[in-house]
Amino acid sequence: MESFEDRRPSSPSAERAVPDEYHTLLNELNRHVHQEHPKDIIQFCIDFFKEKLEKRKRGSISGPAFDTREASPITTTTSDELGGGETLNVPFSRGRRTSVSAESIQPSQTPLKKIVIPKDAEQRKQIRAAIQNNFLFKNMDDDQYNDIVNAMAERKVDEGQIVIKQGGVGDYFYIVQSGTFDCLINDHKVTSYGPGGSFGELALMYNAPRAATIIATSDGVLWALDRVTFRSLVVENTAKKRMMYEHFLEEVPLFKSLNKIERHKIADALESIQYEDKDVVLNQGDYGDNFYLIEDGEATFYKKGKDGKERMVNKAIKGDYFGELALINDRPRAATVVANGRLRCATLGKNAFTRLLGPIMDILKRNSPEDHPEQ
Ligand SMILES: Nc1ncnc2c1ncn2[C@@H]1O[C@@H]2COP(=O)(O)O[C@H]2[C@H]1O
Repeated sequence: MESFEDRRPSSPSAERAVPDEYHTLLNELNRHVHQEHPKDIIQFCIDFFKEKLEKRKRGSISGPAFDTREASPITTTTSDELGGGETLNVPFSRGRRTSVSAESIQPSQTPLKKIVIPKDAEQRKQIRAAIQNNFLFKNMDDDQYNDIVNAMAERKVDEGQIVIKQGGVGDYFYIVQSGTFDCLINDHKVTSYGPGGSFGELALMYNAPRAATIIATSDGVLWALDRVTFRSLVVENTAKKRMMYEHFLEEVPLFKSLNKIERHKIADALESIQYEDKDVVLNQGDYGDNFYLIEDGEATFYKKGKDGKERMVNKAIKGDYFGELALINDRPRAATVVANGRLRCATLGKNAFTRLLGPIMDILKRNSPEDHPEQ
């Protein structure tokens, strides 16, 4: 079935001469060069392409990327994607991707051509409420929030309609206003969304093909944010976090097997929480939604014995993690975790946890539940 993202007229054949994968790779490389400022640029480029090649050999990326474009040609304008006839002033045009820089220049160096789609006060309030709870938009200032609210375009969807097709090209990030949506990977449902939920960020953030299919399971309304606005604001926001967490994540033993890009993805999704001495981070018996990494400080673990008394069973320090086993096994927290002095943790919610930590799930599972303070 056709998805929103397929609804574009054919691109001129001349534009197909160079595989899209070429532009995508250069975009990604350019972004990393800007972010990481490598000293030896040639070595950096070699490493980048080597890693791509290895990943392809291991089968973790398909090649060439964006094959589905052949089946779903791209237009010189993305406005069709939004249906409903909105004339969007979207400066990004995938079909005319003649310039690598169009998408990959650091947001702060490229003045954002602002998109303003009129909305009433109620609609603005609803969008704001939805994005405020989303980790991608955390810590933005008011102007940035306004830019996002202004640029959101309303999309009405019918039950059964495919919003995003796995493997396809992504031009929009979506927030659910109303209705329900299923998320499928290789035809298996992995999660679902209702009002306030959001999806479609991965392809935009990492210049990757759509990682999953999203299908409407009822009639509904979505808010769609175009790629350029998303990247200008969200990518700039997350770049700060990457810098903040980059060094720390390199030192965390659990993440040693991940490459830089995978660590970036984790950094993007982390949120810092500060606890004061004796604050309870999580309680034995609770059903938890978060995984925790200690950024600074110390945590103490207590378990209730048969006599009902709590006993200290372990301690954790900077670089240690906890809270993962309850997420893997869907079991209640098996210990209470308390801050021992001031404690700062970086947390990852359940969805991000399974989506991003898939590659190291085995390592997590291997770590014995018996020995682990939380189980
Ligand atoms: N387990 C998952 N793996 C990949 N994508 C997921 C998963 N769960 C939810 N999604 C969402 O599905 C979206 C499909 O489009 P994107 O890849 O742009 O972004 C993806 C995520 O927002």
